[in-house]
Amino acid sequence: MLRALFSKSQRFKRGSGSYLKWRTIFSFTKLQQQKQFPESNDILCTSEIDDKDREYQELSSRFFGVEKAYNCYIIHPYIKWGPKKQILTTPEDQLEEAESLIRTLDPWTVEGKVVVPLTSLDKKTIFGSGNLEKLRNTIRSSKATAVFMNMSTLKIMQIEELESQFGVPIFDRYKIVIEILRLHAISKHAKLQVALAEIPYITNRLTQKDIACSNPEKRKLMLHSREQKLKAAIKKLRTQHEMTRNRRKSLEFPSVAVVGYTNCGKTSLIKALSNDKDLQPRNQLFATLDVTMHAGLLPSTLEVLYVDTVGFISDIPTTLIECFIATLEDALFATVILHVEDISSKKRKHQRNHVLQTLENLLGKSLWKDKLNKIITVGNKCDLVEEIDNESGLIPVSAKTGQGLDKLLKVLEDAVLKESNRRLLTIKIPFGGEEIRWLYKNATVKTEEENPDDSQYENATVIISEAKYHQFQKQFCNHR
Ligand SMILES: Nc1nc2c(ncn2[C@@H]2O[C@H](COP(=O)(O)OP(=O)(O)OP(=O)(O)O)[C@@H](O)[C@H]2O)c(=O)[nH]1
Ligand SMILES: [Mg+2]
Repeated sequence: MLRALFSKSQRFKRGSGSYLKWRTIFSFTKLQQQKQFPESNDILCTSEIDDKDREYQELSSRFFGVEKAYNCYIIHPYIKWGPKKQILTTPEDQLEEAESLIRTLDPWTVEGKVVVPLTSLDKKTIFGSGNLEKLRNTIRSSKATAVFMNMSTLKIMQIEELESQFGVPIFDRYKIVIEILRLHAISKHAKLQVALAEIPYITNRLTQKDIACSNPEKRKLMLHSREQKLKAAIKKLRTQHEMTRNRRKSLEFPSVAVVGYTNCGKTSLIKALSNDKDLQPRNQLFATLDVTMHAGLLPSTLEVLYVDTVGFISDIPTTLIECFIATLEDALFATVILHVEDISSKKRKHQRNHVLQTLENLLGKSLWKDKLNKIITVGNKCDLVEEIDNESGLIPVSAKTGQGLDKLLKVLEDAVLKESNRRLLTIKIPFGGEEIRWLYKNATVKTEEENPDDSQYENATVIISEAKYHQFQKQFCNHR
């Protein structure tokens, strides 16, 4: 598609052919150079912090590390009635998501799975005596080496009680998501964020025995000081991100942030729109943890930067989300936001609600209201559904087959032009004059064609910002 766009951009009749080609390639290189945020070397990396915190290393190895693969029995306890009952998803669908989380930790395996209806999740044993006995018998007679309770977080006393009942380690979503993030974190930034997310997990899981055995004040101090160091390093990175954002703004590159629930196809869609061969979509939850930039061309040859982001997931503690706020900041400052939904998923409404609610919480009500009209909703994976709902405002596409991408690009272009105060104009100018040189320097020249009524003139179709157009009018006053 990109090749098609390039050749379209070169379809002009005479004049500065090689100039346009050169300019497009030059700008594109500038865009590609911005692909990833630069990370300065003076920022503390996690391994430096770890070396200094040997005590932390010992502590953390007790809670994390996937060297040992577990064969998990998954239990999804759910509230069967009352205000806490989930209405946009079913327990079976949530169980399926829990299974995907475990499968993402390959070679971990799933021994068995069950949904258990309850009236409350606050009991020390979670389950009533009947359910508890049934589960105990099932798990103890199975080959399970761990139990994954599909709940956001468990209290330490609940973990201790269930471990004594089932005879295997007990994990919650917080623990499983951190393990996945540890595996997928590649950049310094992502590693720092995951390291920060580990601290509240560990703090809340220290047992009475732990506290009695060692000097609790010293441990508290060690965790606190590590937290401070990590926060300082992340803050430094955020400042760098801000500088990159401002530089991008000053270069006038519009950006399109691609957000959505994990595994909905954000990376695949960016790959299809930008034709960036380096991108690697994967059938895993939290495959993308770093914000990356990918240059693409809209149908009018306007250059944009697609921003890939970390996916959302429901039922994880806010401390875990907070660590990834920095990676989302760029998304929220983008010219346009593409919200990708997996329309083949039965949990689509639940996922949509979760994404929108989280964004609203991050931004606050008034800023969110402002952003709402910048959001374009895309229904990805339409190749997997037989009948597509005619839902207003939703553009069905398939990143896999390319279906719907042309329409999406058109909608995207209109939105980018509007939000970035640009215009698509055809201007009558003297052939070969100062005007065309000025336009090449200050705008995107899409085509040049001979004026049919006057061979002394040409019609240049350009994309130009409002401010530059005013400048042009002031300087030349010879336009149409
Ligand atoms: N059938 C089909 N599969 C798709 C489509 N788009 C993406 N996929 C598949 O969905 C899976 C997830 O794709 P990604 O692009 O990695 O999804 P993501 O939203 O970036 O995921 P995270 O980074 O983990 O949040 C991969 O196996 C893709 O091949 C599509 O349009 N149709
Ligand atoms: Mg991704």
